[in-house]
Amino acid sequence: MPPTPLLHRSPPPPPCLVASNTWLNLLSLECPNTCLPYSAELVSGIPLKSNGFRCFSLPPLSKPTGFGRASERERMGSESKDPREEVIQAWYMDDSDADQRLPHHRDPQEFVSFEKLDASKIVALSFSELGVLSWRLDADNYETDPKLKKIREDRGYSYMDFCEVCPEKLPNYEEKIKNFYEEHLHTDEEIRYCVAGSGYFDVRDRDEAWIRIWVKKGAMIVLPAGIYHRFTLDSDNYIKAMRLFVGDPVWTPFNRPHDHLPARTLPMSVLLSVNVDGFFICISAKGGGRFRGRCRFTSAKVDNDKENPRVSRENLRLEPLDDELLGYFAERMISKETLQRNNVMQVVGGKGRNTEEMLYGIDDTQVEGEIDKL
Ligand SMILES: CSCCC(=O)/C(O)=C/O
Ligand SMILES: [Fe+2]
Ligand code: NI
Repeated sequence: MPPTPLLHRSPPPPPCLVASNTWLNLLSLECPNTCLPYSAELVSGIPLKSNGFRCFSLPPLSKPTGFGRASERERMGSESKDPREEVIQAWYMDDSDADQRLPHHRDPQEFVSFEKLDASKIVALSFSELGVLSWRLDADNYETDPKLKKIREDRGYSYMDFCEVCPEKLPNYEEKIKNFYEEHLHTDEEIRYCVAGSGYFDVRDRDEAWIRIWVKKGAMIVLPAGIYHRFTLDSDNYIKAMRLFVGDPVWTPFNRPHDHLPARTLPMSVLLSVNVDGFFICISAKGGGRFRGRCRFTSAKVDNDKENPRVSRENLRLEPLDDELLGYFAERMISKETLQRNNVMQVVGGKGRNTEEMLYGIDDTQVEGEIDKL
């Protein structure tokens, strides 16, 4: 299908700026490294209003290494094995009704890379959308592990306890096992560190398929707030998991459907999307909508319709900027304090099939060109 013009006021759009509405709301922006003072409105179903485009020439970011499974590593040209591979594996599930504790591989097996799971780097070659973070830690020394300490400090995980899933240790074992396997979400991250045993965390992907994440001793995972998931023991029937939380823990599960919860809705956000090719465009968007396509180093104001939220945690994942991104902005004289004040966040997931990693801030920045403001 030919692209639909994004800008429909004069001056006319550059050939690089296009939007199409092939599937729901698709925004696709591509642009050379020029400065373009435009007003724009997207006419393809996203109520997107845009004022004052500015494009800047920026150098490309360095590419990350060490993603997930061998095929990804080969594609990335990296030789090193990801240490997580020994304790975390993820695959698409079959749809058989057999015992939930069985692996439920498809035939042929379809593994899921760490890249797809976490999307924690801004220059991943392909966009990943689940926002599931993972680490491999030293489970024999969790009390003194500096890596765990740093993760807890960086992410504010002040609370910690243990959940041992076996009939002897877990009160109301049968009922809990059943409840864990009901598809549900939480309004906060679910952070679990497997210090003994093993188990399966199943998460829904953007197309509603179940991805089974097998965690073994040493695996720590973070399921983002609002993601539909469930948990089951595997056939070894035992796990001891450290549970972490920011502040006082809330473990409430909201069984599906619970799509109206704020955890699945971003009421308003500023979007900054990073382009590996090195440019950014600033947009102010009103009305919400799913962002799809290649919005590279783009910023947008999204004023979501609260009755009918279309920007949700399901397709946008937020986390604080990592060191690589902080460095990126520092090189451009934008300090960490400025970024924090403007709630600039790193997106670790989303629905856009071709979307590069994005950054978001929330409830701020009404000016033309958020980077200008920063
Ligand atoms: C291994 S921790 C028990 C499972 C759990 O806490 C949970 O919330 C599953 O979704
Ligand atoms: Fe849960
Ligand atoms: Ni839970």
